[in-house]
Amino acid sequence: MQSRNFHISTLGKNSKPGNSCPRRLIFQFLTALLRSLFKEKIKMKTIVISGLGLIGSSIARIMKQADPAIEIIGCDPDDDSAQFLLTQRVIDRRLTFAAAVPLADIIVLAGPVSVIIEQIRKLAVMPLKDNVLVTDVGSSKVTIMDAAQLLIDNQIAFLGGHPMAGSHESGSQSGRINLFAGATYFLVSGSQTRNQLSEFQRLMAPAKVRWTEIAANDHDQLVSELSHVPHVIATTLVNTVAKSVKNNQIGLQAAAGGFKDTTRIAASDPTMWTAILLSNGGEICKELEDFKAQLTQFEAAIRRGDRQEIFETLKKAQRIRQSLDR
Ligand SMILES: NC(=O)C1=CN([C@@H]2O[C@H](COP(=O)(O)OP(=O)(O)OC[C@H]3O[C@@H](n4cnc5c(N)ncnc54)[C@H](O)[C@@H]3O)[C@@H](O)[C@H]2O)C=CC1
Ligand SMILES: O=C(O)C(=O)Cc1ccc(O)cc1
Repeated sequence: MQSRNFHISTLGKNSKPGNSCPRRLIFQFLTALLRSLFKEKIKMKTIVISGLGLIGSSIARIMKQADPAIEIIGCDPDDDSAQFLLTQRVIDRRLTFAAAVPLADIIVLAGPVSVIIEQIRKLAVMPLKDNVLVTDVGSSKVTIMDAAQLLIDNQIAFLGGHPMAGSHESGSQSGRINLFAGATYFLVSGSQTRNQLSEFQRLMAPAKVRWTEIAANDHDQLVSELSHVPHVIATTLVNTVAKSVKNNQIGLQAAAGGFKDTTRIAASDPTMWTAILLSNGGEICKELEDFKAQLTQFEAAIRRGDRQEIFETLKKAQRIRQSLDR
């Protein structure tokens, strides 16, 4: 496995290190002055969120808390999800995607990865505000950033995003304001301006995330290891065990916490996960090769009764896993 470097940054285009030189301070002062003079023009007001499930509805809640004056327009083919958020006053209006996006200052694409890609392609040929920022929350980034090149080529600002938190639950009723608290929120730089980025981060401030800049390919390799392969393994474990205990009268119902903890994510939405696995297949299959090799090695140690190797394998994992909770 290769080592990779990640860093936290403000990511704004044209941002340079070193803020202390007098020319820069004068520039910042003039920018602040202009912003306050033309506040009404600069301030972003309408947020369109496409996909009002767990993630989209959490973002709506977060942004409403950050700035109750913004208007949030929600788009989702699912009537129940949208109606619930309207009733709770988390979103102000529900419109179709085509009717909503021309009104937006920020568009958050929060459907399954395949829908995000489809909607990016649509946005490239739709009438949008000049200063609109398009961002997404998809669990893989390379295919999305590739599609977003269409927007960038058409001078539409795009910023890739991925909150590294969530749950096996889905739908707007499961969303919450603290869903991402303390978690990493990956940002993949596209063509966003510094102002667009800071406005997005201002609206996301109540989420209390750790903003982390990353390149799309590094992201997809890392999340294949941390999220996508664990999902494949949890799913396979559930299906394998269910088949093995099929003829046992007590069966799965006897499972203790260990089985449940290891496989919780297998209860996630299959539509969302099909789109994720298809969008990052190359990295996932590479990582699975590695996993299978280690599994075979562990199996061989058990088969030959190699107490030392079994103990060392368990001890190593125990040390690493315990350090995650510290
Ligand atoms: N579930 C999780 O823990 C996390 C998910 N993600 C990503 O966030 C995105 C959304 O996932 P969830 O909110 O968990 O899924 P979800 O299943 O809760 O919500 C997805 C929503 O998208 C809607 N949708 C489907 N087609 C649409 C269309 N054409 N236009 C508008 N909306 C449409 C669905 O009706 C549903 O309400 C996915 O891309 C996923 O990869 C990212 C981080 C964590
Ligand atoms: O349920 C959990 O614990 C998760 O890990 C949820 C999750 C699902 C998809 C992502 O891209 C990120 C996080």
